[in-house]
Amino acid sequence: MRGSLKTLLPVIKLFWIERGASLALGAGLSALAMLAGGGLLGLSGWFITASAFAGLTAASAIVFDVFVPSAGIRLFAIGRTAARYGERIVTHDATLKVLAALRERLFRGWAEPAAAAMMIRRPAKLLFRLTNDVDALDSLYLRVLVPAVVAVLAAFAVTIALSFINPILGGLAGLWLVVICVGLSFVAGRMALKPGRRRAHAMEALRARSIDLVAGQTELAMVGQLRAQRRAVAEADRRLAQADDDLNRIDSIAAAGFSLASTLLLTTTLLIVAWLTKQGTIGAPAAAFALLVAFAATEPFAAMRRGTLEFGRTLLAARRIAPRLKPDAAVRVIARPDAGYAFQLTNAFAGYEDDTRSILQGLSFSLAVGGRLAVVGPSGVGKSTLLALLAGEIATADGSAACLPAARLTQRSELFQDTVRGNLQLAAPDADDNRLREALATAGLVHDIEGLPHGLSTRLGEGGAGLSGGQLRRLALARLLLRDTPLWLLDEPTEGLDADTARAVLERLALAAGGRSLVIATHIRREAALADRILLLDGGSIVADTLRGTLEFEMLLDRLRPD
Ligand SMILES: Nc1ncnc2c1ncn2[C@@H]1O[C@H](COP(=O)(O)OP(=O)(O)OP(=O)(O)O)[C@@H](O)[C@H]1O
Repeated sequence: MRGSLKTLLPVIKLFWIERGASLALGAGLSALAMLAGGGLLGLSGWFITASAFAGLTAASAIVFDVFVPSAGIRLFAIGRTAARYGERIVTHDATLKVLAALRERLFRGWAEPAAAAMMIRRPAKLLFRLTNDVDALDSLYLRVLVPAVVAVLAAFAVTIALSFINPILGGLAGLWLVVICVGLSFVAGRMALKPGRRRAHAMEALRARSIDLVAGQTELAMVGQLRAQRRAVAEADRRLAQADDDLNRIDSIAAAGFSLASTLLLTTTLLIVAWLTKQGTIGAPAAAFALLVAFAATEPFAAMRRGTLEFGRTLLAARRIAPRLKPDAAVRVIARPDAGYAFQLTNAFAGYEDDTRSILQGLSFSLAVGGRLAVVGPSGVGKSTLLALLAGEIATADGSAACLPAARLTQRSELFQDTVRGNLQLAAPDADDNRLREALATAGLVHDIEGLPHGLSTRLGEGGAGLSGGQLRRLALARLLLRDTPLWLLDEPTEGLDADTARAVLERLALAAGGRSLVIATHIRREAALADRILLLDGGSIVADTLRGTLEFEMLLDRLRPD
């Protein structure tokens, strides 16, 4: 229980900071609607019974005051409708605004290089979580917090109302509501924790596997795994159905429990008020009032049912989202280097989540502003990892790294289902078509794009479908060229291009770079030849650092893949 509270606290805190007043007002209006509903039922019962008795004799009919109770009934009826209407507007508006703020905060966090790198590795899973978890949190306020506040207030109000009739009856009813109804909610909530979590995981697996099945159909068919993938989808579906069954069973048990608790409360109240009436302690109208108040008393507790059933899912969502709400969780912004340097590494160790020290092992190196560096070495040695470190996507596990703001062209740049223009403007939202054409020309793509029927307005499919692999690579390069950062990090920028195109692109790239610093990770001679310094990595360390004009520089170039 304490663990659950600890998990929920950061989320509740954010809710409070964002829309505390509206959320409190919503809960207040909800409580008012409940009180007015109970009052309406009780007073109507009293009034109908009292007027029936008053009508028995002419004398009592004349003196019976119909105006005050009927005004009260009207007040409760209008009050209940108004409070219910206001509550719906206020609570839903506040919830949607809180969730929008939460979404914005999370998306901003995920857009930072370090987080984005993590997102790119597991996009489907993380995106499901981001959207579904945020949605799941709306039940925290609407279905857990508000009903809980209203239910506790209802218990309090019933105790007071019935105490006017008989203090023991009031006390018993209040105690019954708190112990039995709160207890039932608690037990149902606990029982639903595991199936709720299982349902969320199964739903995630079902979606991810279905997407893999659709997106990877050809590959799965080629390797004969189509049937296995279908089985995996069916298995996730079975787990989802099983979790749904479990939740439905708990829901039915909870519904039966609430119904029983309500009937027992009503029966006990009936017996007590019947006895009190027989004793002459209370009249029939008061008995009717008490019965109807008891009848209305369990309704707010039953409203908690849905929230308690979804509590497992809500808790899981909060657990996954809460760490990203901490101010320090978001962003590792890489430090800035000393003046005159594009980057500085001092005994830098870095790697990925599972082993943060394993890839780069104690690199010490600095590049002066305007320097052009090629990083070479066997496949898998950590060239791209070095670029990721400089781009601030991963952090040093030991030592230090400082770098100027950088734009990075990765080996697999993402292109979007948008126009060519839209894809380019991601890097420079205000760039006009002339500037976009300039970047395309530098990347050697302007003729290809102008040859398309809609030019810059041509829409690309998913992942840039509609252009060849080499064209996509150059489009990604053109997008990088639009980034006005002092350092460009290029990972095999002309891989996949024919030698002539590649050479022309590199020439224009060198010109477009101007005074910028460049770091190029490569296996290809023509790309490394752009640099005035070559760094050879092996075993996670620098094994050679050579300057243009030296024999070692030429020897390193000669070891690379010819054009
Ligand atoms: N996102 C990642 N998560 C975990 N490990 C990774 C990740 N990216 C790379 N690695 C691992 O880090 C090591 C270095 O990879 P990196 O991509 O930096 O090598 P590289 O020198 O650029 O290789 P290549 O020349 O083939 O592009 C590899 O063993 C790889 O498996």
